[in-house]
Amino acid sequence: MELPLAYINEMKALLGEEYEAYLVSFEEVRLYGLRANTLKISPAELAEKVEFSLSPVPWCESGFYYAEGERPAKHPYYHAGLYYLQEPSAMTPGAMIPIEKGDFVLDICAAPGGKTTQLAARLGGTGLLISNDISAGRAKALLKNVEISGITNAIVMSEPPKKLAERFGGFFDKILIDAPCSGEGMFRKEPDMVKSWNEELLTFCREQQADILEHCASMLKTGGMILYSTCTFAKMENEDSIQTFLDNHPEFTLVPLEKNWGFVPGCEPLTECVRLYPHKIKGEGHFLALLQKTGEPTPCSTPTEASIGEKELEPFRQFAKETLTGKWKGTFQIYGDSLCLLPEGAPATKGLRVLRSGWQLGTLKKGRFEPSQAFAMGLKKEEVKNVLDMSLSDERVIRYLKGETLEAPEAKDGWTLVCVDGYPLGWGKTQKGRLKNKYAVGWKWE
Ligand SMILES: C[S@@+](CC[C@H](N)C(=O)[O-])C[C@H]1O[C@@H](n2cnc3c(N)ncnc32)[C@H](O)[C@@H]1O
Repeated sequence: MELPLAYINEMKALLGEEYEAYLVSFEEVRLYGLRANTLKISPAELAEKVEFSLSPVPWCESGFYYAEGERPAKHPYYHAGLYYLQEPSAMTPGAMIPIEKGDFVLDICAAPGGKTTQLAARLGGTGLLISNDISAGRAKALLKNVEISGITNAIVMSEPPKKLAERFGGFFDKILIDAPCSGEGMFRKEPDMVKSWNEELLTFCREQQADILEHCASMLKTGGMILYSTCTFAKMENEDSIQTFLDNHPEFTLVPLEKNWGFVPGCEPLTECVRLYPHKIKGEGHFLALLQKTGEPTPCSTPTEASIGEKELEPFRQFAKETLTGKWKGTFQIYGDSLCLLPEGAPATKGLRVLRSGWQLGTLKKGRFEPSQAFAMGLKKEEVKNVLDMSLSDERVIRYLKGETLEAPEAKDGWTLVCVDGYPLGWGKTQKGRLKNKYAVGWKWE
């Protein structure tokens, strides 16, 4: 691979004698990773259940390496949201940001959702996650990953940081900034990225990073933390971005990050940060900094969303009576024809570009409720009365994922939750032993 001269000089200055070892790492095999979705399955259970061999990623409890040649995305468990494919170094920001149950978390550069799905798993259904990306197109991919993972406490939106800061002053306990960057750490994995590298790109990214950091500062509660990460080596986008931010914000301090597993300290004097290099670890390049806000409490005046009344909920109540077990309560809201169940403390979002608020249960049309794919993915098998639970070896599993009608003599008439080994895949509607397929059109197995 031909590297630009300015880049070579930058890396030599950073690495000194280690530069040769870094170059040699380009010859090594590419590494592949996946992360168990602990909202649905434990890492140990997943490793036992899948037929491909997994070995643990040392810095992420739910992370595994899998071998080249395996195709984990072509597996019913992938469609059941049991794991997310993620490069092993990219698991560090989501693993190292201190998340407490009940936290209000912002993932401001979230698409396509690698870290968002990890943050949601760590919240374990508690608190609130706002997953945002400035690109409306990329936010659509983010929404699919949120839904397939069965995340019920996220709001997916697409807004610039300035707009968010106007609405969410002092609102968040934790913010993840997985910043847009020049991507130098991905050159080994994606050699094409070398072609778009130039020094102007670094300057452009640095400006974006400064803007995002600045707006995030005001959205954080006092005592709250920002995890800033990039997948680049450029000091300008890493320690220099953080130093400028600290110079402008004396209320922030750096919190030291763990330096195990071959991770190295950030460039002097910001040694609290960590750098990941491909010649030091089994993964690609990354940079992480953890910042904490100190000082006077930050006022928050973000209004919360109100619930709709029981009258409007009647069609859903009828569906729940016929189809679901348990009691369904909380803050319900209707957006367009979508009925959503919101996480506690969800903010009012009128005027913001929101793709999804909380758990989309289904649509309300002409007084009828129709359950959604996202509803199925967030349910547990026990929460539904009528279930068609197929084993992985049942040939009907793939046929269901392809959108076919199934023979289902074991299912009762009515709405049916279709599962593989007890994990929901989607809905069907059974009549006299035949299951009409309601799997989401855009999600079909190809
Ligand atoms: C490194 S990628 C994020 C990857 C993502 N966190 C994941 O783990 O899947 C950076 C993202 O930032 C988004 N972005 C770029 N500028 C932004 C801005 N000013 N505000 C919010 N998002 C931005 C890009 O569209 C891109 O999706």
